[in-house]
Amino acid sequence: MTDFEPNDKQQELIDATSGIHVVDAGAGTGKTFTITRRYANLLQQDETEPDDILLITFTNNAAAEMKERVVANCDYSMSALRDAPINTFHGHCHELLLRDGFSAPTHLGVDDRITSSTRLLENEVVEEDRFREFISQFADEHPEHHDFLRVLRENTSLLEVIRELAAKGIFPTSDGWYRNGESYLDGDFEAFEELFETANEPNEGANGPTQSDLRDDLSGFERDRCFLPDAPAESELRDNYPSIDHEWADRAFDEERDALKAFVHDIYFEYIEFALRQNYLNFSFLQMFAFVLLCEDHALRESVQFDHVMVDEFQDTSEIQFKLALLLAGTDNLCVVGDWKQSIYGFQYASVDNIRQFEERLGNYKRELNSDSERVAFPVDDVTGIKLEKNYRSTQSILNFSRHSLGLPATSNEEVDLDIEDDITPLTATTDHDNSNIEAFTSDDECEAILTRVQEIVGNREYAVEGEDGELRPPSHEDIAVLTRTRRFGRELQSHAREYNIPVAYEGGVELFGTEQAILLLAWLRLLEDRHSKRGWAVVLEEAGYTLDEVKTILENESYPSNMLSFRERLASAETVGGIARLVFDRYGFEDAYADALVAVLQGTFDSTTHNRGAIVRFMEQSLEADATHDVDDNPGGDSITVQTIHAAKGLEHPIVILANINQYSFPPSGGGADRIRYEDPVGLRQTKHYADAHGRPHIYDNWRYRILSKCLNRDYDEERRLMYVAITRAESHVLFSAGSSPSPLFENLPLEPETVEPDVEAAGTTRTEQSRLQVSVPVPDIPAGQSPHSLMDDRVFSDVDEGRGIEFGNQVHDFAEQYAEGAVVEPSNKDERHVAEFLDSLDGELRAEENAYLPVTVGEQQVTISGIIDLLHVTAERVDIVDYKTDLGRHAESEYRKQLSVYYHVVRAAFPDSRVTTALFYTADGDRIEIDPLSKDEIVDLIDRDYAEAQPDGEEEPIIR
Ligand SMILES: Nc1ncnc2c1ncn2[C@@H]1O[C@H](COP(=O)(O)OP(=O)(O)OP(=O)(O)O)[C@@H](O)[C@H]1O
Repeated sequence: MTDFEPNDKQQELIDATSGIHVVDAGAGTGKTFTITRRYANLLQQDETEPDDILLITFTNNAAAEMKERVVANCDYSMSALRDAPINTFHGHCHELLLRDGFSAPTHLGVDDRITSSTRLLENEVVEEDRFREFISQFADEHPEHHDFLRVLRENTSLLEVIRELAAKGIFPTSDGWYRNGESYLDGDFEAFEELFETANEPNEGANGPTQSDLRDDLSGFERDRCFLPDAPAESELRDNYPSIDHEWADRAFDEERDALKAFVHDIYFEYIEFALRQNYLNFSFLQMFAFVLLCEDHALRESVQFDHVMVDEFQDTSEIQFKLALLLAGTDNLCVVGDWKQSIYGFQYASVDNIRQFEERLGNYKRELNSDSERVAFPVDDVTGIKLEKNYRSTQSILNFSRHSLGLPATSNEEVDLDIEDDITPLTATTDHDNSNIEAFTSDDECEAILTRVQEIVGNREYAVEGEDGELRPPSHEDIAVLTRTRRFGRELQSHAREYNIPVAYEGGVELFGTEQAILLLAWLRLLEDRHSKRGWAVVLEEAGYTLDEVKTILENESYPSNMLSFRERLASAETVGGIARLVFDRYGFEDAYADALVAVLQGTFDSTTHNRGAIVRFMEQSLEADATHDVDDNPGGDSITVQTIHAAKGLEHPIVILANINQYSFPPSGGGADRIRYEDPVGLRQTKHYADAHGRPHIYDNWRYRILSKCLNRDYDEERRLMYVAITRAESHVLFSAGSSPSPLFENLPLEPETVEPDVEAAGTTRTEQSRLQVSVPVPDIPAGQSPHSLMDDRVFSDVDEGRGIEFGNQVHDFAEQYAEGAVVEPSNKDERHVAEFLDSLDGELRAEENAYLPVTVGEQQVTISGIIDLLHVTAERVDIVDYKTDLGRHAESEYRKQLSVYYHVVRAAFPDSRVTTALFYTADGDRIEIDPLSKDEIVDLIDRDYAEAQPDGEEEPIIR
């Protein structure tokens, strides 16, 4: 239960229980709080039951959270609200179809029906696989469409076109297009003409008008292009000055597109049929069928409409979702809540104009839906706007600063847009303090610079944040969130932080199938499919520490290690894909968020049986290739900084935000983009290239019309600016912006003076670990009584290399290794021990564990002995391998270990003068074997010399040994 009272505007919204309301709820204005209070207030009214209120949220998690909050604010229990329609659009449509919509496809002229066993196919990679199968059948059956397929880079891009059309409410029927869908495909010439005129407006020069942006952009029109013969020459196109002739607006827009429309129609319609035949629906089809059902079945629509409809995050709705909300509303009790400045889901077909032009769209959609029958029965011209203006999160300095982000240029061609300020509802802070630091910094090594800044901030009063008691306190790691536009940078930062033992919680999308866990699982699945799979063996053998040459020999002779073959047998008996995955992860000691996420994805994608292992392998390969991302919450717990993408941070708040990687090609990100057949407002369905036989040869020609059209379309970087706005408004107290050596215009145009940071990160933590020390001693009787042996290694580097696993753990692994090497019957009890066992299994020479080593050297006039214990000697006819086990998770103590192994090296060289001697560290945590290049004896002596000198009190001659 919240213990604060709603402010006046919030109360106004809570009390506004009838009529149409559009709520401009700026960042941090308590939108979720207010909606749940409003919902609870509706329930207080005698005649209103939970079933009468449809509350639409953006994600399933948001729906669940909303329910909890409602329960906290009203007399209903969770069980009473369990089936209440608090849902996402997709979820609600799915329920509607399963309950009342089996025949919905018939309204499009599709013979197949939805059944109770029709599955929702959520995984895009799996769907793309199905789509490829569909296209290859389609291509066989439709030679007339081959020229369109030829221009595509990737056939699956047509799936994107289908999703986009479906999000706009454009659906095919057996004999054409549903309702007015075709008009959208044709585009809207008047709307285009406006864009054309804006782009073609002459610019102001010092000596009169200069050429329009459009005329300028069309210079080099023919350069590097191959147009069909009907294209104008550049001189013809640009023969006017300062603008190009208006006739080119018509000539570019006016294009014969019947064949293109027929192609897209057939693909779209037949794919719907294919999906139903294969008994699945995707998210787009759920909404499509729910929409046609609600449009066509009037009695049903009326029976499923609600007295109240509320939509949260309205800025992220698509056009079909706006229309669905209207069809589901039985009365004008419609309330939409959102913030256009936080609309960041354009790539999922969100249309920001749903909220920016709410009233206009509402009228248009009602007219459209009612064109042949009354479907929206309530009046829509009385719309009340409510603005939530009090912000409960950030300081006033941050709120004021956040406004800049919406006018920043995102590319070098754009300019700062000052007019945007007029569209922004000012927010008022409610914080008691305003000590905000708003800073920018750059560095050639951005990750290190960020970590340097993090270390400067933690514990620093200048970056004080508000504690729970409302008082300012120095920040700790968990107060800091690093937000990034792209996932890649966040993951890179995470791995840098690990090297320094800086705790990081990563939240967001991960290319799950590129992780070590997935690669090992895939290798074992390949081996299950094919006992001789080279790709499978190469991965698992390398992981077990075999050298490339050894792997080659094993593969040539098919002499696979017996322990691996028996593990393969165990896997073969597992009954589910989850079971296989768990066995593999246990073998390698993966007990982490990535392993859990993989099991969840595989189990969710494939039903529980393992009969279709081939399909699982293909799925994993395709997911890897497609860089498919899945949400992973990789949180070490405790006092960690958070690293998130901006999308993942939406709706959250952090005391200190570092907005990172504001670099060229990263923010805005480069690449991607639609394929050569695309739908774009307001020009409709277009192709950027044609396959044709002109100039006497078949070729993929550039479409000159599209080239002109595209120069008039707005390049939509507005969403990038909004992403920046979302990131800044997550911050409560301080915001820092960071870039590397090539900052993006979004960074360069910030009204801040960036500082250059020289990276200087310190490894965190100071716990000693179990790592063995090399003892240096002066032989008896020279040791002065009571003095302890001296270590050659610098203890400071061992600080937390094993991230707190401790001496006991290290000793346990070493004990196990000794016993296993000596042939005792011991079972590995953790992944480190499993790595050791596998490693020892892979060796074919004599194993000698825990060998003492003594190296006498002369330091100055003094005879000194350095002693230590060699964990393992592996002796073969021509080689002796020295192996030292390390339980470290980090790697930064390696230079100190080199000293230790160098000593062993010289001892072993003397003992085996005819053999080649190798020295290696074996990191038990991941089974990595790292060869070490030993120091010479003189270098070792130098080290002891230096240590002696450091240990001498001034003027004292006698060597003192610490
Ligand atoms: N009337 C109020 N008095 C005090 N605190 C409030 C009030 N209303 C909301 N809050 C607090 O304000 C913070 C922001 O609320 P909430 O997360 O609901 O905002 P939001 O509008 O959803 O934000 P955003 O859109 O930026 O994600 C929360 O910590 C919430 O508890």
